[in-house]
Amino acid sequence: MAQYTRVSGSVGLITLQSPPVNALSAAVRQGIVDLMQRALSEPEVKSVVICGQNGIFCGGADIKEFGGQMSGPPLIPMIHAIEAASKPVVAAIEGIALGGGLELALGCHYRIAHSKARVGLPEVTLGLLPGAGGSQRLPRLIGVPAALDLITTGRHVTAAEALKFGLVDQITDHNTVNVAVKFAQRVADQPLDARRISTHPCLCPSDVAVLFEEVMQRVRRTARGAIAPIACVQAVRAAATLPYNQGMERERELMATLFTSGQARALQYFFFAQRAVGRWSMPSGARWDTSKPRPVHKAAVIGLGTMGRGITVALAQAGFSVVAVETQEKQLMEAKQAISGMLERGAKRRGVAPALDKINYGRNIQSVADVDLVIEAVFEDMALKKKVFQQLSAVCKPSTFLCSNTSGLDIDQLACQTRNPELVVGMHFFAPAHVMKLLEVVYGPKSSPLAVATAMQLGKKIGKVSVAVGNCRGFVGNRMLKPYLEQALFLLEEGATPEFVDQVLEEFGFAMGVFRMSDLSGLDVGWKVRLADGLAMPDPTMGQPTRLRQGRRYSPLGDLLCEQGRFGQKTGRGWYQYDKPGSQVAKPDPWLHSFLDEYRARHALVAHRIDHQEVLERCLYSMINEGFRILEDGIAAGPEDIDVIYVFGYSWPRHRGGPMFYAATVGLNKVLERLEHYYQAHPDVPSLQPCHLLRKLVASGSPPIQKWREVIKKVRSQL
Ligand SMILES: CCCCCCCCCCCCC[C@H](O)CC(=O)SCCNC(=O)CCNC(=O)[C@H](O)C(C)(C)COP(=O)(O)OP(=O)(O)OC[C@H]1O[C@@H](n2cnc3c(N)ncnc32)[C@H](O)[C@@H]1OP(=O)(O)O
Repeated sequence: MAQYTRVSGSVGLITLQSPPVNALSAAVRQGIVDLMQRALSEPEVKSVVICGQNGIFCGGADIKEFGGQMSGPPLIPMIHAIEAASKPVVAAIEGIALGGGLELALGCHYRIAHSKARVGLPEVTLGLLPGAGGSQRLPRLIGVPAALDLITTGRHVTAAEALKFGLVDQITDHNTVNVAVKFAQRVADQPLDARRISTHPCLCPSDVAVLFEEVMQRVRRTARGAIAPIACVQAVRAAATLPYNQGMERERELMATLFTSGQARALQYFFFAQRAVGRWSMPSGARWDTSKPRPVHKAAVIGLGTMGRGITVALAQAGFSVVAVETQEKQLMEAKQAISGMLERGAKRRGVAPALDKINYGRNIQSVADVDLVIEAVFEDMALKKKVFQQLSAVCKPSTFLCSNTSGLDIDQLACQTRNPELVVGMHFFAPAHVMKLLEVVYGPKSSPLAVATAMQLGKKIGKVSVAVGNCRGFVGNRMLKPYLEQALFLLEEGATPEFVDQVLEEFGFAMGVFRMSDLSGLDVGWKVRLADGLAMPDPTMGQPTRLRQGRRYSPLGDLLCEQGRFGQKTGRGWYQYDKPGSQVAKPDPWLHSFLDEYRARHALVAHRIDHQEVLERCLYSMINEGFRILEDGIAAGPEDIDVIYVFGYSWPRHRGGPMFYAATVGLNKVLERLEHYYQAHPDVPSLQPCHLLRKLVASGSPPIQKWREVIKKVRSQL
């Protein structure tokens, strides 16, 4: 909806009214069309101002409408009508003007922005392009290079940057609507021809063809299979090379392809999934809207290895006072230097002062006595962690939240070491912790809603996407990774190479295939866990059959590599070879290929031809199957939680929506049928056995992903 008021006698003020972000729903578009007609027909009105209510100009097209039948006046003719108006129209931009919101403003003759406003064309992040003339008007207004940057990245720019680009005409620190009204009065009699951006020529640098080629290459390299960034470049190229009307036609064609694509559906699902994870719930019934967090002013980090350092930086950068504790003198010195470096580099990038003074370093755990929340980040060893929790419980205020950065150990066992187990939760960061967006907040059976709410809020304050998950081995992310890694090893045993498996996964859209990723993270990390679990055998003569553990198929390939000191990038050898330890350029390793041949011969394994489909199906469907088990067990509240964890923590390609959304896209019956097929072929691999929830969903007619929670509820109530 939109409201009309006449101000200062001669200005028609149109206010968009559609909380929370004044998105351009059918009703809002109808309001704008009607009220523009009214303003143009009233003889007393000499100029028009368009603004949004509650200090927000407009968040763009209403994304919720994209899934259904579109009704109401279309956006493009509406914006053309504004541009063609005989009276000056001024956009008063407060808060945000994004996507269709900015396109609306570009149809206006003038743009006045508040100094705190942000503008941008983020359509590419939704699998679209600026399809209401934005791809044609923006390059005409600010030039091809700047427009390409904004449209292909979707980044938001500040009002100051927008002014520099010439994207807005004026910025103000005062009431933007008042300033715009005065401005509108001043320009009431000015000629409008030169203000209609669609009539401007698109000024191109002399080497524009080279620029397009370079940008297209960069976009193809980084898009990981996403089609929208490529279409965005094509649309801007149309602006640069075609007259406006033909450019608009090209924009429409490209938009039609994107609009109906699976990628746009996936990215729009993911947009809402990111927001849905904030509305967390626990099986006890505790929820985000009924659980109040407690403010945290001062936090502590225990253990300043790689993870502890990143967590300290994340907290300090967000303005928290941090006590950073490391008991080893040498480690502490190295950590201080590394943390200061990270803070300085981050501050330089963001143009702010480094938050060095936010951190107090210490070697003694006593120094955390007065903090509100502690994050333990010591080595991944249960005995060590238990000891730290006992100490913390003795030293800290009784109200202090005690959190562990464990990546998969039992939170409950840690809680049991403390006086107040209800204040214990997991805060599982991902490396590098000051960069990666994901935080798994893990509640154990004793964790209180207060502790979960506080950890979730802290995560938000330090810029993380936080997902609340239940306590089990590996939580959500690492639990699902296990069958994925396992299948990758089995594929090697059966004839594949690391290069082939990685190539298939990277073509699917992962930033890195499973073997390159293992080399990067270090093969020794998982090996130590397997040794502790009694799975990896330090001595092969100890009685267990090499390829079987507890009646299940087991691949010792990773253990064998570790026994040879091949830990990945850090040792210069792993699944690949590297020029030197620490190098990141993975090269196929003939030694590894011979090693695999010998291994197969030793175990009488006959290599067979493994194709693209088998790699994808076995790696991904076994992981997805575990995702369904996680939902069935109540470890994740819904598929969105899993998808957000996988996109932000495990580089799952966002344009495929996440593993659970991908399963829905493939078709649950197909996933089920293929799992049954592979389980029949490998009955000693339980992770391939389709789980109950998957069967139930298929039996319920494979409902859309938004309806899965209803089936999950039923399945859980029957357990
Ligand atoms: C047959 C083939 C035909 C093909 C031709 C079809 C042609 C169709 C013509 C279409 C023309 C296209 C026009 C245009 O180019 C397309 C667009 O404009 S796409 C939208 C672009 N805008 C965005 O991407 C902005 C998205 N929003 C945000 O980034 C953020 O929400 C924000 C605005 C920066 C605010 O952030 P926060 O303050 O943190 O708040 P939240 O993010 O939590 O949001 C609050 C609440 O609002 C909901 N919401 C936000 N934006 C939109 C939106 N644009 N539409 C609908 N809803 C929106 C958000 O979901 C939150 O609600 P909740 O999910 O929590 O209930």
